[in-house]
Amino acid sequence: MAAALQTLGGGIGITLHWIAFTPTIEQQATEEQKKKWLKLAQDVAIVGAYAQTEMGHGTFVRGLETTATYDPSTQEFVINSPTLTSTKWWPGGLGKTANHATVMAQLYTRGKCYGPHNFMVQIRSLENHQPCPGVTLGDIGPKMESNGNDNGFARFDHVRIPRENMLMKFARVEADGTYVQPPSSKLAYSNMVYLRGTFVMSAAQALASATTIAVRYSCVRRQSEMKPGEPEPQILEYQTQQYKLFPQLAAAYAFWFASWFMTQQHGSITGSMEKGDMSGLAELHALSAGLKSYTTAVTARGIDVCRMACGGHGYSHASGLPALFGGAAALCTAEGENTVMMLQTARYLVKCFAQSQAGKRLTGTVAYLSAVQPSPVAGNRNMSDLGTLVAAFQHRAARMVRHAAMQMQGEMQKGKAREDAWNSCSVLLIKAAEAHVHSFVVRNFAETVQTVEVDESVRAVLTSLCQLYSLYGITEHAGDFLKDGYLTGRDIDAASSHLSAMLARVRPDAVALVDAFDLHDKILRSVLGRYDGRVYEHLYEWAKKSPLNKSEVHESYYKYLQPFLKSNRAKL
Ligand SMILES: CC/C=C\C/C=C\C/C=C\C/C=C\CCCCC(=O)SCCNC(=O)CCNC(=O)[C@H](O)C(C)(C)COP(=O)(O)OP(=O)(O)OC[C@H]1O[C@@H](n2cnc3c(N)ncnc32)[C@H](O)[C@@H]1OP(=O)(O)O
Ligand SMILES: Cc1cc2nc3c(=O)[nH]c(=O)nc-3n(C[C@H](O)[C@H](O)[C@H](O)COP(=O)(O)OP(=O)(O)OC[C@H]3O[C@@H](n4cnc5c(N)ncnc54)[C@H](O)[C@@H]3O)c2cc1C
Repeated sequence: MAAALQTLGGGIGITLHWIAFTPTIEQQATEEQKKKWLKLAQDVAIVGAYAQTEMGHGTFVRGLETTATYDPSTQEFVINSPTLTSTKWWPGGLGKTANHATVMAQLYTRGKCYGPHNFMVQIRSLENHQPCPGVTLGDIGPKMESNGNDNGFARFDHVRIPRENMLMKFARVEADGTYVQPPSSKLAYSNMVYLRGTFVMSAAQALASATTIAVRYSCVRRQSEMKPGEPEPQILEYQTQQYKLFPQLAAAYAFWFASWFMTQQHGSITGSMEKGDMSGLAELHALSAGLKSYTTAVTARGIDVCRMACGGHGYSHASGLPALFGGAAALCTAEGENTVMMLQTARYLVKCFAQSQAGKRLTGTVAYLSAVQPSPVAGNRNMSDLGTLVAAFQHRAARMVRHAAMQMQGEMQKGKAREDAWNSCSVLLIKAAEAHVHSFVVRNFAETVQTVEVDESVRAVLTSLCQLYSLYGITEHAGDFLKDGYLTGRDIDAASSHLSAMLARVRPDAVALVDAFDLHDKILRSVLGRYDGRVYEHLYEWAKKSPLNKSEVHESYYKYLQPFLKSNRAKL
């Protein structure tokens, strides 16, 4: 049903109904409100959008301009778009599909603003789907990709909703207009934390799709001569092709395992929060923000590497790779723009570093910050040992976090305000946060391959993949590891040669490793990545279906080319 709706007419989409609107009801509505809306949403008796972003604000949620003003005389909220820039802009499904929306608006009661809160607003008639009175709706126009989804705009002209339409699990407004504080003002943002966590799996699946397509195609495609007179080899025999694809394949597995951890953490911490224990919220926010930012950025770049590795056919929509890239690019912006999200992780790391400096023992994903010794112990390290590789990534991250935090402290000691010191160190902070997330992904990958219940032969392959992922990271960021002498030039050379060995070791299992993602052709939607490998016949069939081939001579010949040719020939 959802898939049909997704493609029906190519102009509507209910993705956000499932991944944002419905989870917002689950996470932010009271039990009473769930009785009213949750089953309707789950049965698609209503279709919803998550309307938070506005034309003028996306990142800065506290700067949103839509207002929800409480009227105690009627016990209603008045939802209003006071300015052009307050127009809700981007929400998926808002343009033409949704008939309800959770609207994030600045809550005003008794003349005071209490910040952004979520409100349930019906936006279209359930009878004829016309916009409700006071509501103006539309689609925001074509985008880079995902044009099957009607990302829309909405304006509200003093639209009245019952008090009970404020999602009141955490904060409340009583009938007389009294505002009741939530345990944390950030609980209104809880669904964003949830959604960012799901993006880690979206990234893993996207990179798994791209590597499946590129690896399979690289076994079908034969090109050039490796040795004069010999048959053209599969392009996957070229080390450069392996160097392009296998680190992406390893990253897909790494992110898949990271998403397992993210899901487990989200469940456990939100479970504690349900019992009133908010202590894990900060770590959950920092982890979800950092992992979302890191995995989506690496995935978008990795998909484009896969696209380029497939030559011209990779650039064709027949490959499925341009659409994958467009989707992954969206993940870098949606649900918290990547830079801003990584800065949130940096903010948490700076706080934890200060606590560690004050003698607090750190736990969770930042525990290593207090364990890692500042002075490196150089020496010939065993660059094929996973423990050595994990320790190297943790040392790098700890050094970079310490450096960024000390740099910031130095700026403040020179008299800069904290905010100015933060801004002038934010590039260092971003790099430190990226190194932190990278070290988490490596550690989690290593721990997973060592503990996951698989046949020992499978564990051996996964271990090679984890080594490949780690060695690729070290060689790609060698300067970070060399900077304080923790790794030597000899270590980096050893890492490079071991990486080459890993490329050769993974090659025989490459197809099995992508087949293991078990992505059906209907999901891959790629002529190049077909399970049966019959690329060329299907590429020809695909091209013949191009709309341009409906007529032998296209109408544009008669309209433009023929007169143009004629006039040019007349001048000869
Ligand atoms: C091929 C790919 C496959 C699939 C994709 C296919 C197609 C792609 C198409 C579409 C993609 C799919 C779906 C799209 C869904 C997108 C939906 C949306 O985009 S919804 C809108 C999302 N918007 C955001 O995420 C907004 C981001 N901004 C924020 O979250 C906040 O404004 C901020 C940046 C965090 C800043 O908030 P604030 O100013 O209030 O906070 P401070 O920075 O001052 O920090 C204060 C304090 O609060 C803590 N904190 C902040 N946020 C949270 C939180 N969420 N939870 C817990 N704590 C939080 C912060 O750590 C600080 O704590 P302190 O240090 O003071 O202790
Ligand atoms: C495909 C897609 C689907 C979407 N779906 C939805 C949806 O369903 N519902 C919804 O509400 N929204 C949705 N959005 C909107 C999305 O959440 C916002 O685009 C996103 O939050 C970024 O905000 P922005 O667009 O205002 O960019 P801005 O915040 O204006 O960012 C622009 C640039 O400014 C930089 N910047 C901003 N603040 C800072 C800072 N503090 N420090 C350093 N740099 C900063 C950013 O890093 C970025 O480079 C969607 C967006 C896309 C692309």
